[in-house]
Order: sequence, then structure tokens, then C-alpha cells
Amino acid sequence: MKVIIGVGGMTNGGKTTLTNSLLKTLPNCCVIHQDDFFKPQDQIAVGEDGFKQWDVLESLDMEAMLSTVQAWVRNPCKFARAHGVPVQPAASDTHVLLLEGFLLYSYRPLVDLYSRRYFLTVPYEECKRRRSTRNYQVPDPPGLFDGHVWPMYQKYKGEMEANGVEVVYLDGTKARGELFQQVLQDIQNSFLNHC
Ligand SMILES: Nc1ncnc2c1ncn2[C@@H]1O[C@H](COP(=O)(O)OP(=O)(O)OP(=O)(O)O)[C@@H](O)[C@H]1O
Ligand SMILES: NC(=O)c1ccc[n+]([C@@H]2O[C@H](CO)[C@@H](O)[C@H]2O)c1
Ligand SMILES: [Mg+2]
Repeated sequence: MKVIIGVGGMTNGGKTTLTNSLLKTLPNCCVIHQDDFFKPQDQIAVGEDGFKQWDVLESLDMEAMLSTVQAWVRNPCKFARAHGVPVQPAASDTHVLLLEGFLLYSYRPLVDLYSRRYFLTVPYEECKRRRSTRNYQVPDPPGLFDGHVWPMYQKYKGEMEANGVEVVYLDGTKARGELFQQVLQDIQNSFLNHC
């Protein structure tokens, strides 16, 4: 059985934190981080607002991300070995791929591949507060959150909903351990118990 799980949602919703916990627990589990597919800085467009447009789909090499997912689908054992994930003999029929990122459900070729799509959210104020504590490879210039990050989040989320993409919303203000248990149980109930 091959299961692809999306851990998506807003910036600073807690996607990477949750993904890292799941990765340690789920059997034969590999991960692909969307943030690893950002294009180089000189290829990022500058908008009329003067900001580099990081939070749009065009800033990511989604074709490369899709190819990486397809490599896992073709041969999850080979993919696991190549990424240093030991294949557990007792669960060698089960393979899990976690896709983690902020625009997972807006790229058409990926949308139908997920067995489950999680979507982490926190309120605007909490998102802005968490983001202000972060250091990205390219630091946020003043005003980026309200001028670009938040409006793009709302735009893509609106499109996702209008397109009827089914997601499981998660409250990112819950404690880390509680979120982890909730999602782990949901995954186990949905898939792993069925094999
Ligand atoms: N459940 C939680 N409760 C409180 N703080 C959390 C929780 N989960 C993560 N955090 C904190 O919030 C910040 C963002 O977490 P994380 O990096 O996991 O989010 P992300 O969604 O991957 O963000 P990014 O947009 O940078 O990819 C970090 O400082 C992290 O320690
Ligand atoms: N990883 C990067 O290269 C990079 C550069 C500039 C901005 N970001 C931010 O990452 C978030 C997604 O995790 C987005 O909100 C980007 O603004 C990432
Ligand atoms: Mg992250």
C-alpha cells in the first residue's frame, strides 16, 4: 500500500514541526519539503508592490517537485534507500510519503495524488507573531507579511475552496503533542488499519 499525505496550510501553521514528528513514527516514511523547490532569488519576480513574490506558485519549481513525487510512486523502496530511510521488514507492504508545504493543493498535477490533505491554520495575529520570530534564507523586508504573504495566503486558500479541494483543517494553536496524536490516529484509522 502506498499512501501520500499532505501536510499543508499557512506559513507558520506548524507544518514542518508536525511533519518531523510523523516522519519519526510512521513506517517506511519518506518526506518531500516544498520549500526545497524555491527557485533561486534572481528568478523571483518583483511585484508592483515592490516585494519579491515568494508566496506564489510561480516561485517554486513544481515540475521538479512532481518528478520527485513520481520517483517515489515508481519505486518507494528505492526512494527510501536513496534517502537513508530503512525499510522495516515487518511493514514492508506499507509505504508513506509526506508532502509538506504552504502551496500543496494549488498545483493541479499533485492535487489528486493525496490520500489525505491536512491544512494547518492559526489566527492572523498568531501567524504574524510567529513569522516575526523566524529567520528565512532571505529575510522578510518590512511590510512583507501584510503586503504580500497574508494576501497571497488568502487568495490561494480561496481558490482551493472554490475548486472544491477537500482538506482536513487542523487548529495550529493546539499543543504540538496534541496535534501529532490527532493526526497520527487519523492516519492510522484511515489507512494503516485497513491493510
Ligand atoms: N503547535 C504549536 N504550538 C505553538 N508553536 C508552534 C506549534 N507548532 C510549531 N510552532 C512554532 O511555530 C513556528 C513555525 O513552526 P513550523 O516551522 O513548524 O511552521 P511551518 O508551517 O513549517 O512554517 P514555514 O512557513 O516557515 O514553513 C516555530 O517557531 C515553531 O516552533
Ligand atoms: N526557502 C526560501 O528560499 C524562502 C525565501 C524567502 C521566503 N520564504 C518563505 O517561506 C515560506 C514558506 O515556507 C513562504 O511564506 C515564503 O515567504 C522562503
Ligand atoms: Mg516549514
